[in-house]
Amino acid sequence: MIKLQHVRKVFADANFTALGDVSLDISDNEFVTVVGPSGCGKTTVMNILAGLDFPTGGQALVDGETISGPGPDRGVIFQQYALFPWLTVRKNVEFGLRTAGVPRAERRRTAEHFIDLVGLSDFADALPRTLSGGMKQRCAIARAYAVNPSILLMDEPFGAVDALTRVRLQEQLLRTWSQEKRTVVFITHDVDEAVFLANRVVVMAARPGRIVEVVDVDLPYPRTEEMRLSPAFTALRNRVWSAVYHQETVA
Ligand SMILES: Nc1ncnc2c1ncn2[C@@H]1O[C@H](COP(=O)(O)OP(=O)(O)OP(=O)(O)O)[C@@H](O)[C@H]1O
Repeated sequence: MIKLQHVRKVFADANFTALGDVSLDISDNEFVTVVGPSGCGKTTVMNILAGLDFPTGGQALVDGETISGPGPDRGVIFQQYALFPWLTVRKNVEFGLRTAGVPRAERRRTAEHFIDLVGLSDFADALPRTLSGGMKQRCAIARAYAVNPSILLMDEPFGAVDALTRVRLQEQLLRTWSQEKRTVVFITHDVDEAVFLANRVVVMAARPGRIVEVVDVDLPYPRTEEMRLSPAFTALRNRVWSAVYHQETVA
């Protein structure tokens, strides 16, 4: 379980309060998306969860322990693919297992499982430069999964791909998550994406960064394309959108 308790982040050099007072509990295997305007502190929250940055007030905990740095329990996937260009898909997915000292045969087996799960089996021996943006991001997801973290932290992972690929990646990610449940914290600018993926959508506002609304998405999984057109989905999207939009006009 992830627990943010009155988390505050002040960048002292800039005398800037990036996060005012953020409290949030995320249950195991929950899929939470975070939306909000640019500068509201989404990446700051992610960095704190990843252990790459630390709160200046309050506490960030995983399973009751204060986050003190990066750890194998948390896999991070960023917008930039961050694959090793000289390694094949298989070797990229195996990389974390190799550094963890997992024996070769087991490495192979695990990598194959996740490469298959993200639909890249036919490209296991391909180099990243020969893959499309969407395929690279699926490879990054397989690589994050392979080391078996209980939490996946995803910061705008589909921001750099075209709209159609993005929809496919969302479906692919949900398929993967349904088969291999993990706690997912997923940052996006895209309200549609936020609602389509999540159990809960967290809406943030800026100056200072804070949570203004948490919307429960009570639509069943698997989520389908038809669902995107349903009145229930539209109502949720409108609610999230107005929570994001109205703060902008007020500010
Ligand atoms: N190291 C830093 N020093 C000073 N200010 C910072 C630092 N890092 C971030 N900030 C500021 O904190 C605020 C929150 O930044 P953050 O990157 O978390 O926002 P965000 O919601 O992820 O934005 P975007 O959607 O544009 O990526 C911004 O106003 C940013 O300028």
